[in-house]
Amino acid sequence: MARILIVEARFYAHLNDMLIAGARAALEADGHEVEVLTVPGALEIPGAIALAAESEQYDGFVAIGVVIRGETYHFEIVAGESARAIMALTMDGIAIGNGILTVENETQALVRADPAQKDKGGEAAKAALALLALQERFGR
Ligand SMILES: Nc1c(NC[C@H](O)[C@H](O)[C@H](O)CO)[nH]c(=O)[nH]c1=O
Ligand SMILES: CC(=O)[C@@H](O)COP(=O)(O)O
Repeated sequence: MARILIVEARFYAHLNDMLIAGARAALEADGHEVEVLTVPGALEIPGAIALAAESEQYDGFVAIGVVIRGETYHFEIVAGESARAIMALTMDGIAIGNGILTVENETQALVRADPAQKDKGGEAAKAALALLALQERFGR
């Protein structure tokens, strides 16, 4: 049993609820313990994961959020920098599944968030578990 922290950026609550439901279902089906931590936006997710990882209370993390393109360059910053920082933490050996959607519109987000359709929350949870299994295999 692993202790998994879902870190969610609650920017679009209805979409997050679907992503979290998918992630939670995948983790609990495998017998893992799940907690949820909420931050304001996707840019806050990597910092929150870094702090939580330092506490050594969790074995792995699932990043959940939705970034929908607006009118300005802000989309590129939020989508790109959150992914870049999550990847940096992953390369430091932290098991993270990235379930932050980066989409053009809400229709695209709905299909990907829905556990009965693309289930990107569940997919991210399984990615975190896959990295944890690799840590065990390679002795980290
Ligand atoms: N536009 C979106 C944001 N923007 C907010 C940033 O993530 C951040 O909270 C702010 O810049 C303060 O540091 N966040 C999302 O998760 N989704 C968006 O579409
Ligand atoms: C992430 C975004 O692009 C968006 O939420 C911000 O919108 P805008 O570029 O229209 O300010």
